[in-house]
Amino acid sequence: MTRKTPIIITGGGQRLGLACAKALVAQNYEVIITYRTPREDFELLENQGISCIQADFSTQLGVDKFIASIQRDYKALAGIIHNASEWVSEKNASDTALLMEKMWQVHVSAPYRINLAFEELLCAGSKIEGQADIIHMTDYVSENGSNNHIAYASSKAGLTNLTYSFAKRFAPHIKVNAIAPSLLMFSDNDDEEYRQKTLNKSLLQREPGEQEGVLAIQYILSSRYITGRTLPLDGGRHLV
Ligand SMILES: NC(=O)C1=CN([C@@H]2O[C@H](COP(=O)(O)OP(=O)(O)OC[C@H]3O[C@@H](n4cnc5c(N)ncnc54)[C@H](OP(=O)(O)O)[C@@H]3O)[C@@H](O)[C@H]2O)C=CC1
Ligand SMILES: Nc1nc2c(c(=O)[nH]1)N=C([C@H](O)[C@@H](O)CO)CN2
Repeated sequence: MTRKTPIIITGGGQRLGLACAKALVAQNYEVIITYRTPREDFELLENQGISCIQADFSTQLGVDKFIASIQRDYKALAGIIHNASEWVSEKNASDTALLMEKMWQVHVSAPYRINLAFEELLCAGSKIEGQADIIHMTDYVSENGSNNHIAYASSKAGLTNLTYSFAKRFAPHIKVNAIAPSLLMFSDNDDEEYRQKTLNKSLLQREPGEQEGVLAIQYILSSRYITGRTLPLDGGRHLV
């Protein structure tokens, strides 16, 4: 039986977001993904019951357009997973002022404005499904900082703090939690030296893969009693 109210996954065009969309559709969720870059396989996803909406959260106008389209087309939401993210290092940024602005726009301002705008839809979803969820994908570096991704890490710390504020503001009908991976999956262009250095940072020394993130999301969605918390997925890195 398909649930009556959709769950939105932002940045669902690839990697964790896409894996999560497929897993939740298999669990009879109605799933909406947002994407920034069009891909050929979106028609296949639509046939699998995943609605694909183009949205670029790097501008306030892009956020406004996304909010308006959801408010126009839906009366209730079971949840939203703020997964959309860009991992940019200072060494790849010619203008650090723009970098900081962009990191906070995508990782903090967009989730902040979307959560406020969707409170009514999420409450309506909670009445239908029994509860509604907001999940913020943060990062281990929110707590510990980063040498090479300073602006990125600061913005993920901002997103972590939004988790606590919205958990208090939206209780008891909407749960608000975060998931903080240290490593889920490498990028194709990560070389062997970088991969080994990264694996050595945790006790378990492995690349868990996107399903580790999917499992964490499914656990939070199935919980009736977690809110205002951050689930760490870090392979024991905090003890190294
Ligand atoms: N991968 C890892 O090991 C780790 C991941 N995380 C976090 O987990 C989450 C998932 O990671 P991962 O799957 O690697 O993420 P990706 O780097 O694959 O990014 C996910 C999506 O975000 C979208 N996106 C980027 N910028 C924008 C924007 N301005 N507006 C709208 N969408 C945008 C991209 O869309 P498109 O492709 O359509 O352009 C992309 O598909 C992220 O929040 C990440 O920060 C945290 C720690 C480790
Ligand atoms: N949006 C993204 N955020 C992060 C990514 C990524 O690919 N996209 N990757 C990482 C790294 O895996 C890092 O955790 C270890 O090298 C962090 N965030």
